[in-house]
Amino acid sequence: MNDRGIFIAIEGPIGVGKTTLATILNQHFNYTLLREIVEENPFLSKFYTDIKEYALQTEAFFLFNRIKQLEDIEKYTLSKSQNVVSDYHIVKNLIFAGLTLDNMQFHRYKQMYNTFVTDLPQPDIIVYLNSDTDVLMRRIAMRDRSFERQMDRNYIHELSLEYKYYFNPLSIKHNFMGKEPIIIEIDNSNLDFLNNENDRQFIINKIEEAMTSLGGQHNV
Ligand SMILES: Nc1ncnc2c1ncn2[C@@H]1O[C@H](COP(=O)(O)OP(=O)(O)OP(=O)(O)O)[C@@H](O)[C@H]1O
Ligand SMILES: Nc1nc(=O)c2ncn([C@H]3C[C@H](O)[C@@H](CO)O3)c2[nH]1
Repeated sequence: MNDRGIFIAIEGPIGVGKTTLATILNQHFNYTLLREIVEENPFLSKFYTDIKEYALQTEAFFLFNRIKQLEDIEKYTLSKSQNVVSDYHIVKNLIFAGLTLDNMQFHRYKQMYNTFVTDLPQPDIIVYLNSDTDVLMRRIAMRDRSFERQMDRNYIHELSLEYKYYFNPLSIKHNFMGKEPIIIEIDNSNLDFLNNENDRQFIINKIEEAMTSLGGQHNV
């Protein structure tokens, strides 16, 4: 038996529904909700006007904020047997940085990532959401964050492909620090777990099945 809390992370490209699903799961399971910082990143709106120019600052800011958040969640929540659902996994730093940094910057960034990330808590379950690029573009437009108004379709498409690569079964061992979480992959293009009770229940059932298989390790 393991007295640590269960850690569930939601991942997938921009606008796929991570925060929406994490909030629903938080309400359903009554877990602690860990949300990524967005508006607080002082480089993000500049980043979207000139990706190459602002990539390094943007990626570094996201990385160090997430490290701090995950250190805190370990110290104050998981180690105290409280369960957590988060709307990100730290591997997203590598996924974005691989797209936005040049080769030399990415090489150095990865060394830094590997140094810091080994000691951070890893989720037991990752829900990997994906959707067609056109659906992602529609949802990003509908949400209407000011700095995402000129979102480049090609950037979203490339990002989706990078996510597919990172969540490919062959890459998983490599990218999740030797600890292989249970990965639940869901194509969210035609689901509406916000408004449709059946769609919501479909995802909750999948997560409950995964939790049952963790049962021996956790106090579930
Ligand atoms: N399954 C769904 N069906 C319809 N609309 C959805 C669905 N999931 C999310 N949305 C809507 O799409 C928009 C983006 O969702 P959300 O903010 O949860 O995405 P996200 O993955 O957290 O994005 P980001 O990566 O930018 O943080 C929101 O307006 C949300 O209401
Ligand atoms: N460049 C870059 N690196 C990241 O690690 C990262 N994480 C999130 N984001 C962007 C996507 C959404 O616009 C918004 C909310 O997810 O922030 C990122 N952008």
